[in-house]
Amino acid sequence: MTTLPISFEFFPPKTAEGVDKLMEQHAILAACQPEFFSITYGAGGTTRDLTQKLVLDINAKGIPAVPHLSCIGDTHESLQALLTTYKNAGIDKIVTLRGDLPKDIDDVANEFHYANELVTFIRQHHGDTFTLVVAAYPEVHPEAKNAQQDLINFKRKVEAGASAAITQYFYNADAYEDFVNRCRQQGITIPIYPGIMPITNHERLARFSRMCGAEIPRWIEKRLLDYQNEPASLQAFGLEVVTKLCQKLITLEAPGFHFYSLNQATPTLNILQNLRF
Ligand SMILES: NC(=O)C1=CN([C@@H]2O[C@H](COP(=O)(O)OP(=O)(O)OC[C@H]3O[C@@H](n4cnc5c(N)ncnc54)[C@H](O)[C@@H]3O)[C@@H](O)[C@H]2O)C=CC1
Ligand SMILES: Nc1nc(=O)c2c([nH]1)NC[C@@H]1CN(c3ccc(C(=O)N[C@@H](CCC(=O)O)C(=O)O)cc3)CN21
Repeated sequence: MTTLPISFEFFPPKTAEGVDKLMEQHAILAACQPEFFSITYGAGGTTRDLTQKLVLDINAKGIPAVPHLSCIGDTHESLQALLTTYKNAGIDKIVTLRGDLPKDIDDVANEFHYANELVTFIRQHHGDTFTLVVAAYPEVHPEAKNAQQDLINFKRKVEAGASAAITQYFYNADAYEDFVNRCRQQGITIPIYPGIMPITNHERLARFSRMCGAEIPRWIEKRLLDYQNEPASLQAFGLEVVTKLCQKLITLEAPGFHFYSLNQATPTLNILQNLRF
């Protein structure tokens, strides 16, 4: 029986049917009693209204909802308005991000450049109202100059007032172990929750992983390719891989797990069942 804290991430669906389906998945996952549900936010505020609506609706159902806030392409003013709405709704935690760079960077406001500036901004204007969660990169952020600079940039966010971190997903527990060790050597003491991406669809995972710089180990990639026409076998293999990853992370004393659910309850539930949550 495992009792570590867990959380689940959703993204704002593009259609009304997607929203209905999301609320069904929410009801299923709520039975696991996570610490919170987080809702992503498109850079430049592309999902602003729907993110806000989902946060307030999900929060009203009982288990806390935690908004993501990406600062790239947003103005101080629009972020202030959102923060005030969240504060008034009793939201007490925010995932504080830079956001993925929009393709047409010239078209967007550039009042913020990096996530540490957003952490500083929220602490300046809202003191300790919010617990601030930031992103961490065990396999190094794709735009970082090098691993050491990326760690220094992570430390900037912690020194600006971040309370906890969630990692980019990874399939190699050694990367997490090494990253946490290097953080501790730098005097970074905040909890670092591994972000867990269930494996259910090879193309989608491969495309997203290229974009965000997450490595799919060659042997996993090769096995997934074998199951191109056998989704059930692919999912069984993916479940086994991710279950074992989580088991290793428990032995590494991970403080809990954040699941990138991709708005689907079953793949995450299967992992939790295997882990006897
Ligand atoms: N759950 C989610 O939605 C997650 C989203 N992401 C996405 O990953 C992307 C990056 O976001 P963050 O990690 O918040 O960005 P960040 O601002 O912490 O880092 C982005 C890049 O800039 C560098 N950097 C950071 N601060 C710097 C500074 N002061 N001076 C010079 N370079 C600096 C970093 O090394 C890194 O390469 C975003 O697209 C975010 O939305 C990442 C993980 C999880
Ligand atoms: N750089 C980065 N940006 C993010 O937004 C992000 C991360 N990393 N890492 C953690 C999670 C994972 N996220 C993800 C990962 C995959 C899809 C995805 O597969 N999207 C589908 C479209 C989904 C749909 O609209 O139905 C795709 O095909 O890209 C979405 C969000 C969001 N998060």
